[in-house]
Amino acid sequence: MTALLEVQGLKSGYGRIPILMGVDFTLSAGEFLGILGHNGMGKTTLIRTLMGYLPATGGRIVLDGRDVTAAKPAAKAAAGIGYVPQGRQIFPDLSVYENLRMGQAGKRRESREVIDRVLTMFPRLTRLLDRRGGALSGGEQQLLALARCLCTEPRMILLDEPTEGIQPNILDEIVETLHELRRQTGIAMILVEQNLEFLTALSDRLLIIQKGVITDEVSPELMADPERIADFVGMHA
Ligand SMILES: Nc1ncnc2c1ncn2[C@@H]1O[C@H](COP(=O)(O)OP(=O)(O)OP(=O)(O)O)[C@@H](O)[C@H]1O
Repeated sequence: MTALLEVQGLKSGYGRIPILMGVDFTLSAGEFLGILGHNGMGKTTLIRTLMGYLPATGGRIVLDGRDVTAAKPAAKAAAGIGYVPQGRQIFPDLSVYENLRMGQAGKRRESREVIDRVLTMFPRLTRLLDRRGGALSGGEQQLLALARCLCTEPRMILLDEPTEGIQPNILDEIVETLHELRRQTGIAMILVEQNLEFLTALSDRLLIIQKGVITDEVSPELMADPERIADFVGMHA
């Protein structure tokens, strides 16, 4: 597989407080890469730095051979990086359909076809198109945030803690939807999480982040055995 995204020695932080201390990894085209870490280990900081909401203070982000380290979020989105933020950030007073239209807001012309095509993968949302975003359950909001991101027509997606505050039954549906998305589109994805089961269900590869650096890559044999990964990284699902 060819490298879609290369991250080399990436550093960032808040003011003078360094958080990412030099993160290195590669994402291949079509790959689902899981990044596992406890609270406060720098997962959201990594995603926000990759997307350009936080400036990198060192290192490089290379997309398809092009250095995009200093690109602003809108330029990253235009280059094909999709972002599903932690906490979803859907528009509570807009309907589900209007939220999806926001995913097309950066395009020159809005395309109903794109929204319709995305919706074929989200039967639950299709039944709720007129419902206010704020009236959806946490899991439905997560599906909406993912669908809205797909309406930007990304080549890869940054997914920040999608399982946070979500009921187990709809979590299974989110896992299924992501599997289906991969089958249908071959999109690449970086999933940052503290939910080990979710990550092992979806990831081709699993990296461990601790205190702002990638400390380990979990071998494929270990990936099949969540209990052993939990022992390995000192955390339990
Ligand atoms: N705006 C901020 N200003 C200063 N420090 C921050 C800010 N946001 C996060 N931090 C600190 O940066 C560190 C990494 O936070 P980050 O949100 O990236 O962690 P995380 O792994 O995503 O954890 P969580 O699961 O809690 O979101 C933490 O020590 C956190 O307190």
